[in-house]
Amino acid sequence: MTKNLYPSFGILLVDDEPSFLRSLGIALERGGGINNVFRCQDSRDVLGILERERIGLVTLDLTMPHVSGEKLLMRIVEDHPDVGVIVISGLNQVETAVRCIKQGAFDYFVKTDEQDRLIEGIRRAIRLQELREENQALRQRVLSDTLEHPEVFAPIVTDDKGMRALFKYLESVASSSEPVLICGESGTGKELFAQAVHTLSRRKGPLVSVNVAGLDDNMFADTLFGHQRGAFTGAENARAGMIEQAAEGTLFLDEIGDLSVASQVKLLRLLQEGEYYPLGSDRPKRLRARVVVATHQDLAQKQSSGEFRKDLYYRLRTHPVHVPPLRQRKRDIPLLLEHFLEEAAEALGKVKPTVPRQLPVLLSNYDFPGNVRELRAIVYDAMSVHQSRMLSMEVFKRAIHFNSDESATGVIEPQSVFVADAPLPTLDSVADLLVDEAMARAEGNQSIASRLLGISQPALSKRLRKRRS
Ligand SMILES: Nc1ncnc2c1ncn2[C@@H]1O[C@H](COP(=O)(O)OP(=O)(O)OP(=O)(O)O)[C@@H](O)[C@H]1O
Repeated sequence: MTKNLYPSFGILLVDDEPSFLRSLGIALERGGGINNVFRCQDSRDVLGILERERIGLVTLDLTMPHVSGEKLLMRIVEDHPDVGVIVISGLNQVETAVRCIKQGAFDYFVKTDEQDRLIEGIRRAIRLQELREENQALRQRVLSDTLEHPEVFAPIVTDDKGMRALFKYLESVASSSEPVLICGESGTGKELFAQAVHTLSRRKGPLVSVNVAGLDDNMFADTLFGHQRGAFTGAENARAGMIEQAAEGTLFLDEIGDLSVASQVKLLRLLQEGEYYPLGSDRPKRLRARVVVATHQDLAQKQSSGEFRKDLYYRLRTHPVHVPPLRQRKRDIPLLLEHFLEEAAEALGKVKPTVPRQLPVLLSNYDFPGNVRELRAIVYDAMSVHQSRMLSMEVFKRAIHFNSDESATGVIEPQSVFVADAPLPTLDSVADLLVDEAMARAEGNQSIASRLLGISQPALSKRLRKRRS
């Protein structure tokens, strides 16, 4: 089986003592899951390794035969400014430490320091290095304006600039091990984004999805962490949790805004410590999955009102993605309409019908409170009843009418559009303005414009005639 390497770049351990190299390597793997490690005993080989391998971080001994650590530090800082250096020396001298940091070392540890502190320091440096790489990739991508893996986003039909910017952002954070938070109204395609994040990460394990809404705290812990045999009444066999099932892959927690406060604490601990305990067990297991979460709720608002923990919120939103509602990317409506018509025709074994010219206009004037999911459902409904060559507009009109009534979307809250103290316009001039706007939005289609105005088509037609005469 191929080993999943963490972090995505190599860490080069340089020390002339083989026993120290060995024990540090083991401690990094056991204590931090850090296994993308190279070891070097001969200081003369270091620069060559840096040329050949993709190294992101070096731990450097100072007192070594051939080339001293301080000399190497200088060369690395000069020739490989993107590689971080941590000095791990036998010398407990403040002046040396200060000198190394001034020369560009990220941190300085004494070999006698507690191992946990050392590993924590290396973890910190990895995180910083990951952020540095993400920033570079992001900058490059923004400059180039092209996607590296457009095939990953093929299931997300869109022609919207904002959506493409999100794709580019996701490509640049693909190799990060930090969580991704996907927000957006219901039906905007958050699950498709989670799938794309997983595919981009090239992780070998699966994408495991858990809808956490409605899970009480015990269920949450049992679902995620699993349990030992006999952990509670009825636990006749041990069961692996979803975290384990998602090992080397992605754990997708949907509806995270609905997580109970007690479960929020558990999730925070999991993310902070990278470890968890299956119920009934006192042996910790390592989190080996990347965590992606999604919600249709306003998490920022929930954390400021105290319903969602601040610390967890900030931990989760390391890589935030906000998927815009369909009404803010109306250019996608005709594309999605075509896409779902093709999909539905194939699923129902029918021939894809011709679309009436006015249908995209009708749909573009609707708010779609249920977003893409709603459009998909309307298209499938229309295709189920469809018989002739031309698609009928009736199902669409009925659905839009019904949904508008149900959700009251599109009903504008009364608010004043008039300037105080300024003379009021006449009723007729305001009506003319409204009619012009509706006709423009409906691209000249009187049937659609009359729906927008809430009057009958003959009434609109009469008004237009009157104006012309
Ligand atoms: N841009 C898109 N292109 C193609 N299909 C899409 C797109 N966006 C959404 N869909 C489809 O719309 C439906 C709803 O999408 P999805 O389940 O990802 O929404 P969601 O944001 O996760 O919703 P919820 O918050 O309710 O879980 C799915 O069938 C999905 O395949």
